[in-house]
Amino acid sequence: MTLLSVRDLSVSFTTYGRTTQVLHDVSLDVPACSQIALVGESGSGKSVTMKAIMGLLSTPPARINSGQIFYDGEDLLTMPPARRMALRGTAMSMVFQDPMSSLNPVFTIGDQLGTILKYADRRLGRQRGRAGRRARVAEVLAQVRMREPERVAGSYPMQLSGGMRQRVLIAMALLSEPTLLIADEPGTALDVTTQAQILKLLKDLVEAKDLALLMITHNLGVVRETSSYVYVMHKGRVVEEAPTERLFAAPAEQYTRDLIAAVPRLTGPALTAATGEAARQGGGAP
Ligand SMILES: Nc1ncnc2c1ncn2[C@@H]1O[C@H](COP(=O)(O)OP(=O)(O)OP(=O)(O)O)[C@@H](O)[C@H]1O
Repeated sequence: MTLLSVRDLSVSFTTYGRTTQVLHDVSLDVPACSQIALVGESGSGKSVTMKAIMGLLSTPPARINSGQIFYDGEDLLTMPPARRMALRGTAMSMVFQDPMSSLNPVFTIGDQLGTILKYADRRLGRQRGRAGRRARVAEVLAQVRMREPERVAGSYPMQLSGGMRQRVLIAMALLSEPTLLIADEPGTALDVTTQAQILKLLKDLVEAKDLALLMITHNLGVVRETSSYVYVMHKGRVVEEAPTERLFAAPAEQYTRDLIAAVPRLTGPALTAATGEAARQGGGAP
């Protein structure tokens, strides 16, 4: 079953009277319980696609010119706004990449997660008291492998390491028991070892909970670690799509070959193997 289906999505931006089309007939499918990646260099249109899916595009300056975005068979673009609001942050949830701009420095982690849970419960028409929320917050913090969930809940963001803050953002996305997670380059701000741990945690959680994952990244190394099927974006279009193994083994497009050659060789044995051929041909990173 296809959980999320983007069909022929076209988006333009109008600024200072000039209109630029930034998405051209983008289509992609995320089946239930699948791990899908959307990869492309900066400016290729990944964030605009993600924002369109999540209903976070400011219109204006953006305009969705055509297309549909089906979630569980319902078009998000034409459903009543209240219904769409109810899905966002509940059934469809985002893992953000930048903990410092997603967490408020003056509230504890427990307060912030508790408040998010309260609103998610309200949107879902679910009753849960303060003690129930506390227990659920501790439960998700334990799920993201925090050793002392109660202590973490009582901490302020600045008291946690970068890796722990990123795990808090994963916990935040899991609070409302979503079926689809959209992850925007999680761990990009971290060192490679910590980022690898975060990606492993995310993959383990997605598999254990049978969630669907749409991973948005510029890094094909991340794609290889997290996804079984990949869409490659370039200049606002999907230029290639394939199962991940096949994409690495036989990329059809020159743009994809360039992306593979650009994967940093220092990020692990799997990646070294993936880029070995490119490196031998002089295309690897120095
Ligand atoms: N608010 C905006 N106003 C005008 N143009 C925009 C706006 N947001 C994005 N764009 C344009 O849309 C195109 C796609 O941008 P987008 O942010 O989706 O790229 P991206 O692949 O996500 O890149 P990055 O990895 O850097 O976030 C770019 O050409 C960008 O300049």
